[in-house]
Amino acid sequence: MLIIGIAGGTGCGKTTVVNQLIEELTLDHVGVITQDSYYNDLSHLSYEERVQVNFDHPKAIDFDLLGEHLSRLKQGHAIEQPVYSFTQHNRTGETLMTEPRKVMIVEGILIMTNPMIREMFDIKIYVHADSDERLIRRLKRDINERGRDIEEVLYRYQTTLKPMHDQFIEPTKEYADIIIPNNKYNTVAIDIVRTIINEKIQ
Ligand SMILES: Nc1ncnc2c1ncn2[C@@H]1O[C@H](COP(=O)(O)OP(=O)(O)O)[C@@H](O)[C@H]1O
Ligand SMILES: O=c1ccn([C@@H]2O[C@H](COP(=O)(O)O)[C@@H](O)[C@H]2O)c(=O)[nH]1
Repeated sequence: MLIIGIAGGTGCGKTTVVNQLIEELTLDHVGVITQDSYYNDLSHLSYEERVQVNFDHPKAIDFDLLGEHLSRLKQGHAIEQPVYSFTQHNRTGETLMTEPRKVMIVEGILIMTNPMIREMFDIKIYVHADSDERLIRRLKRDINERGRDIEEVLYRYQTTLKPMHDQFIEPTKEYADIIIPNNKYNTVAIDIVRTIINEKIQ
């Protein structure tokens, strides 16, 4: 099994890159794990308390469960990936059965901050977009898709997103084997990574 980690700041385009990569591939060969599924279970907190959580700090992620799931997939077992709700800021209680594939893609802002998880990646990719571009994309996406308003996004950006990005996420760029510049859609980079994946699954 080839495990590809795709990191980068919020709004850089990780999900979009993953969708572009798998677009022309058979899903029998490629599987996707998203870090969002591994936000800590916050069922013990009220909604008002969950809103206050810093979701951009490595401590927000259940890396033990993510590591256990990746190990099980590597051993050829299926896993139950928790389903996460961004509107509720919590796991939904549902799970998504995820079968092992020849290529597993793991994407998320913080996945390369954890040494144990980082070690499990055969290829590490960092998607880069400038911070103003990421903020604009995040504003549009969170308002349109995640039930937020402009005040919420800007407040979170100033208080947690930017400081956490600078402290934890941007420094993981140094671990990357490949950096994809993504201020604009980058079809050349997508083709290159897809070629690597295709070689593995032939
Ligand atoms: N290269 C790009 N140019 C313009 N918009 C983009 C680009 N990549 C992604 N987007 C848009 O930006 C938003 C955030 O992208 P997404 O893939 O969800 O980022 P991430 O998963 O890194 O947070 C989405 O609305 C997406 O359509
Ligand atoms: O309950 C939550 C959990 C996370 N977030 C924000 O999501 C982004 C990470 O997702 P991307 O798709 O990579 O943007 C992170 O910056 C968290 O702030 C949230 O708003 N609520």
